[in-house]
Amino acid sequence: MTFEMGRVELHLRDAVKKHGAGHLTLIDPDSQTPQEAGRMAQAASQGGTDAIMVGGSVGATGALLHNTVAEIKKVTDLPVILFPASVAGLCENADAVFFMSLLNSRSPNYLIENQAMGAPLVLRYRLEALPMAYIIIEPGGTVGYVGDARLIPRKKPELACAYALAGKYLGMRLVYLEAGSGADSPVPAGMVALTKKLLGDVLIIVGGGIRSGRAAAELVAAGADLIVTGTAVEKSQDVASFISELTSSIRR
Ligand SMILES: CC(C)=CCC/C(C)=C/CC/C(C)=C/CC/C(C)=C/COP(=O)(O)OP(=O)(O)O
Ligand SMILES: O=P(O)(O)OC[C@@H](O)CO
Ligand SMILES: [Mg+2]
Repeated sequence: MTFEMGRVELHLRDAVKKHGAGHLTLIDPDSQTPQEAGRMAQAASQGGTDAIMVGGSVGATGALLHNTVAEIKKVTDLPVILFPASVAGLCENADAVFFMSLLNSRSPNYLIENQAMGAPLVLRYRLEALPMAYIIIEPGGTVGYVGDARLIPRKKPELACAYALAGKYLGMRLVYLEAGSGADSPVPAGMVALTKKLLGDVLIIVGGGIRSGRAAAELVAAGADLIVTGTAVEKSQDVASFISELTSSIRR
């Protein structure tokens, strides 16, 4: 029996197949009003982003989450993928969810408990579940702290690979290497390269501290399939041009 890929996962795979890599824009509902989030998503879509992720480590729940997704859905047909910090990060008006386990967490809450409490809601809300291994690398930021992660040292790519390979053998079709939102520097390119080499057709997502087309292109050259940017988009004065710089640097 296979757990089949849905529309959103296929959309991401198509983007990678067509252009060599894809881009995801992360919107944290806690950082702006739902209307502002809608404007950001519209600009990101003009800049050529491939999907919108919605989530945040703290406070991305309830009406704020729901209204943020609703405003984004009004202005773009791009898939909206939830990036939940817990079961409270699920809502019924999104398209899909990164159904992730934080493989290097010390806490059963982030390994399996939120997933167990969330699974019946994913079914009821008819969200597409994307099975993903979430791995946090130094410095890890807020998400490393909140997720009680035993951070992977930047100089130990083989440890990141061991967790990523474990995720693949558990059936996860996506691996997210995370340096933490606003990290001083992104996940090391060598770590991405070794992970991609070992994992083959698993989609490798890389995020945290990516602020320029050049940084994104270096990670894609190393083997990243999808690049996530959040903070740099929030800070940008011209979201459409900034995303366009990113997407044009990573596509072939
Ligand atoms: C699948 C379900 C229902 C839950 C998964 C629960 C897990 C494994 C969570 C992992 C740990 C965690 C706290 C993740 C948060 C991920 C996230 C939304 C990070 C991005 O947040 P940003 O807004 O960029 O960063 P700040 O929070 O620092 O602003
Ligand atoms: O905010 P930035 O640094 O872009 O990080 C995005 C994402 O990887 C955080 O979960
Ligand atoms: Mg945030």
